[in-house]
Amino acid sequence: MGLVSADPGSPGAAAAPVLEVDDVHLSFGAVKAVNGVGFTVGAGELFAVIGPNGAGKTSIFNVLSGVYRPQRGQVRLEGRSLVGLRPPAIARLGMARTFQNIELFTNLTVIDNLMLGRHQHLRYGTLAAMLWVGRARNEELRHRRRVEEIIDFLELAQWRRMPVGLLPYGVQKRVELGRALAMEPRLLLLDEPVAGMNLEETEDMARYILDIRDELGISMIMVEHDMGLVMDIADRVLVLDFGTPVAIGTPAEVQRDPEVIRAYLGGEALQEPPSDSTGETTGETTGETTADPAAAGEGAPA
Ligand SMILES: Nc1ncnc2c1ncn2[C@@H]1O[C@H](COP(=O)(O)OP(=O)(O)OP(=O)(O)O)[C@@H](O)[C@H]1O
Repeated sequence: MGLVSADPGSPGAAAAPVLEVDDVHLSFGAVKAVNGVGFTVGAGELFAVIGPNGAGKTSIFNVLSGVYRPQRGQVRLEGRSLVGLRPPAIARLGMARTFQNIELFTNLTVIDNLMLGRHQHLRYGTLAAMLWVGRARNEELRHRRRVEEIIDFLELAQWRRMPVGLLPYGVQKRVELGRALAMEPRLLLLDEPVAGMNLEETEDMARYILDIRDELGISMIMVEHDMGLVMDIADRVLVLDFGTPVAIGTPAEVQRDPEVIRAYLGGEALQEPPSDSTGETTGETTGETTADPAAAGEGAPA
């Protein structure tokens, strides 16, 4: 499968991290949505962020993708600072994202939605297409080949020419994942990838996420409320409570962390992954979280 050139490596390997988040603070007035969060995501790692409603998970995604500019802290993608960059610039640097509520063009076909994901790789516009027909056509063909590879990878072939709005919900979520893959990201943010899915759709999505990690070697951060899924497939998990990091480690480590049990579950143990778990863990724990109550100022769109 030749979708991306990234070396899959081993999840959470000692190589330079793809993403470094350091002591990030984001407040909305008196609400500290993100309060001293720090973590790294390794090459080919599947990293999960969990926490109760309002814990700050979406706010973190919005900081990473440039929707909000943090009042304090640093975010680096492959060593390059992202703070202050607008979302399209961050996307061009290699961060793609799916959304809690599917954001697709429902009247367009699967192919056309995926082609839109190729937009940032297009070098020739309409005028160029008229002036340099040959080159522009070659480029179009190259992008279509990429899109067809993704359609095969995500097993979307039977729906490829159908308007996305007519497709079952689980398939639409897969198309959105495909559009993010079409951007050839270095880091993929998955915002509740199985929200609203039935069991079969959830299992399918879990398999595609693992394939993206294992076959394409793309690093991912997943925010997800489905604890069974997180504990089954994530390499490491960051647990947030009221914007503050509570624990970070492998699923097994966070499940037995007394702070997590207290803060996140009010005393109940987290769900154990099934014994035939398909996920692998890194066996690595980091103590990267920081805490600083001194967040100041308003959270503002970047
Ligand atoms: N644009 C905003 N303006 C004001 N407050 C906000 C804004 N965005 C988030 N918040 C607040 O920040 C806190 C964290 O919210 P966030 O949506 O990041 O949590 P979450 O963990 O994603 O929650 P959920 O699981 O319900 O999606 C909440 O108290 C929320 O009300």
